[in-house]
Order: sequence, then structure tokens, then C-alpha cells
Amino acid sequence: MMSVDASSRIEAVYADVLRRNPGEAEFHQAVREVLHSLEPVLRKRPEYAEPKLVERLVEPERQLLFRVPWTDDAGEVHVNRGFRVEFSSALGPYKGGLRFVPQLSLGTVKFLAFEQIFKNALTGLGIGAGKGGADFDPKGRSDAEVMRFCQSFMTELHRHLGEHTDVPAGDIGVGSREIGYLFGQYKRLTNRYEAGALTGKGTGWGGSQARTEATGYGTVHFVREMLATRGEDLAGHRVVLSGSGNVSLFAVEKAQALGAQVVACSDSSGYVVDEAGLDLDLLKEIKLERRGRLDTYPEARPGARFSTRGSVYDVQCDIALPCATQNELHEEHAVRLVKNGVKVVAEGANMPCTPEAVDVLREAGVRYGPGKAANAGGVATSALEMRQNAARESWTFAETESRLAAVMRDIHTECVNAAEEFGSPEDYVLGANAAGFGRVAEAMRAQGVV
Ligand SMILES: NC(=O)C1=CN([C@@H]2O[C@H](COP(=O)(O)OP(=O)(O)OC[C@H]3O[C@@H](n4cnc5c(N)ncnc54)[C@H](O)[C@@H]3O)[C@@H](O)[C@H]2O)C=CC1
Ligand SMILES: O=C(O)CCC(=O)C(=O)O
Repeated sequence: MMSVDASSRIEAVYADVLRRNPGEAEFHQAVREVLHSLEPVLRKRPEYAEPKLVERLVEPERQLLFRVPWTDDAGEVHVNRGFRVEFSSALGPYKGGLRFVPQLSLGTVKFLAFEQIFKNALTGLGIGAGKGGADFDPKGRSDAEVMRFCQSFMTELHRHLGEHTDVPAGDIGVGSREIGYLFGQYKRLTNRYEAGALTGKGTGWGGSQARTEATGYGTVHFVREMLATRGEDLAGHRVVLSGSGNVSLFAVEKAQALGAQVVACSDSSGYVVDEAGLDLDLLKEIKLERRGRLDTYPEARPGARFSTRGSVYDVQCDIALPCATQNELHEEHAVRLVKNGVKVVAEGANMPCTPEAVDVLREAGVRYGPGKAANAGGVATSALEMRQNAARESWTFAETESRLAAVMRDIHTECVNAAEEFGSPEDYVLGANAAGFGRVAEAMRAQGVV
């Protein structure tokens, strides 16, 4: 029986979040899921109620909105909007990526920054939480235009950054090209080679080995741990993924290396199915070199098919890895996955499954790994990059990857233990939220009302 106190407190916090953040549906969704998980935690740890921890946790420490003017190649001036939500510094400097997509809104950035609180806490690597970006679309823009945009964006943001303050990295639409331009402008404005102020840098100028691969690899490491709880491994399992960007491509790479049969992936134009197993070199050429669309894939692989009908989740699989964007795996996709016998769904993306889809998966007994646990390998390796920068060291790929694998193993163990402690064994959502919250809550209590 739930304590009236814990439950009514959670309801009051949520009502307040709705009132203070109107129209921010994704932020509401992310908060609702976490608050639901915190009920058993607050029942068991009434001391967390005293300093209004939860009330403080759902309010960002700082939200930055700024104008980003820039000039295109034809001389036309454009005005975009930049965002940085610095959500929590309880465990370390604000840490989280930058996203450049045309429809970006404050609510999206806020949900991403909120998720980052628990994810970053789970890594155990002393990082706080933030997220940012701009409503800018790098697609179809020349390198010179992207550079001018990044320079203008950083001209405003730089005053808020620093290795001990706020450390951005990439996310959708922000890859190594954009990080290069952003870092160049940061260095020029501050007159300091402060490598630890940005992660995801090139390996020749302060970046970490394995950061590019880390989110996708980490997701597959997490799946490996999920399977291991039942004595299984990845070999021979059929895998489908959504997306074909940074996270997806390297999830494909690691899943294939561990013997999985990866048969389908997607982009925003459709999906490709290759029963012989996806050709990763071809995917990388299309996506990383040509910045093209997946419809060209079958030209080089006649046995494969590209489709715009239905979705990648129509393809039969044992393991599904949504790695594209938020709320892309809907209830009907989950129903189809269950019907086709899926065993594990693990989120490479942030919040890609809708709440209705999650309900379908859980009711069907599918093991479900939420993004804040399953995709934490990216930010964990960013924290390892910060360590290398601080020590002026550069670790090998093998050493970095082995540390990444250990972090993912530890996160999995923490999720399993917390889920058991709070009465829902195998509930990775409860486990991730409770374990992440526990770390942040202890730090907040110790640091007083700030
Ligand atoms: N890059 C990183 O280190 C991390 C990224 N993430 C999350 O992973 C997700 C993907 O990020 P990245 O791979 O970095 O971005 P990216 O920009 O490299 O790739 C995104 C991919 O998703 C595809 N896409 C977008 N909307 C789609 C849709 N509705 N259906 C199918 N495909 C769609 C795009 O075509 C592209 O292939 C995002 O949710 C991001 O927040 C999470 C942790 C770290
Ligand atoms: O490495 C980072 O700081 C960015 C990671 C990120 O944005 C994420 O985990 O969603």
C-alpha cells in the first residue's frame, strides 16, 4: 500500500511542473516517468522529502536562450535561436550534448537535460547535467555556412562554458565537423586551449579514442549485460535499429562484432532491410562520407530493399535498438515487435519509446532498457575525455573501450540492484531512476539549499 504522503507529494510536484512549463509535452513526459519511479524511493527514504529535493530537481538551475545571427553563402542573413539548459550541478559541471535540428524547442532541450541528470549520475564519473542546441538545420548547408553558424552560436555560449562549469558535446546534427568549428571559436574567444571545455573533439587535438563509437558500443554492451542475466549472448540474435547516424552506426558495428545478425536500419526517409546482414562500410560511406539517404543502399546491395511503407519495427527481430529520436517507437510499433517475438528493446536514443509503447513491451514481458541507462556510454566516455584532458593524457582505444565496457556493466548492475531494492526486479526504468536519483539526492542534501 503506497504511503499517501509520497504519492500526494509526487502528484503535487507534477501539477506544479505542468503549471510552470506549459506546452512542454516532452519535458512533462520525462518528468512523469521519473516521478512515478520515485514513489517507492520516497516511501523508503522519507529524509529526501525534507529539503524539497524533488521540487528542486525538476527546476533547471539556469536556462539560456539567445539569438544566433549568421550569413549564408549568398549573403542572406538568418536568425536562429540558441538554447542551453543547465539543469543540475549537484555532481559536477553541467554535461550534455548540443542538438541542431530545425524544430528544436525549449521543451525538448529541457527534457533532454532532465534525462541527463539521472544518466550522468549513473555513470559515477562526477558529471552534472545540461543540454543545448539550436533550431538550425545543418542539412544542405555548405561547410562554410555551418562554420559561420557555429562561430556565431559559440560567440554567445562561450561565456557560460568551461571545464569546471559546463561542458557540451555533440548530439543530433552535431558531429565532429561542428565540434571542430565550435572548439575553434571557443579557443579564439577565450585565448585558452582549454581542451576540457568541450568533448567529442578529434583524437589529434584533445579528443578521446572511442568517443565517436561510445554511445552505440555502450548500448550494445548494455544489451549484452541484459542478455547475460538469462545466460544468453548476442551471437545469432536478429537485430534491427532505427536511425543511421552516430549512435546507430556504431551499435551496428559492435553488435556485428559480437556475432549478431543486424538486418535493418532507418533514416528519416525510410528503412533498409538486408537479410544478408547490413553492410556497415556501405552505410558509413552513404552516411558519413556522402551525407546521403538510405534509398541508395540497394544500388550497391541488390539483395537489399529500401522501403518507405510501414516502419523498421515491422522487420522481425529478437532485439530492437531505437537509436534515432524521441517518441519514434509508438504503441503500434511495440505491438508489432511483440507479435514478431522481440525479447529485448534497448534505447540508444533519448526517450525514443512513447509511454504507451513501453506499457505494451512491459506487459508482454519484453526486457526494456531505458536510454538513460542504455545510452550512457557516450557521456561516460566524454567524462573519460575530460579526465584525459585534465591529466594531459591520451589513452589507447583498447584501454578506453575497456573502461567504457566496465562503466556499462556497473550501470547495469546498479539498475538491477535498485530495481530489486525497491520491489520491482528486472524493472530497468525504476532501477535507473532510483539509482541515479540516489546519487544526486545525497549530493544535494550535503550541499544545502542551493
Ligand atoms: N551522439 C551521442 O553521443 C548520443 C546521442 N544520443 C541520442 O541518440 C539519438 C541519435 O543521436 P545521434 O546518432 O548522435 O544523431 P545523428 O544526427 O548522428 O543521427 C540521427 C539519425 O536518426 C535519423 N532520424 C531522425 N529522425 C528519424 C525518424 N523519425 N525515424 C527514423 N530515423 C530518424 C536521422 O536520419 C539520422 O540517421 C538522439 O536521441 C540522441 O539524443 C544519446 C546519447 C549520446
Ligand atoms: O557526451 C556528452 O556530453 C553528450 C551526451 C549526450 O548528449 C547524451 O547522453 O544524450
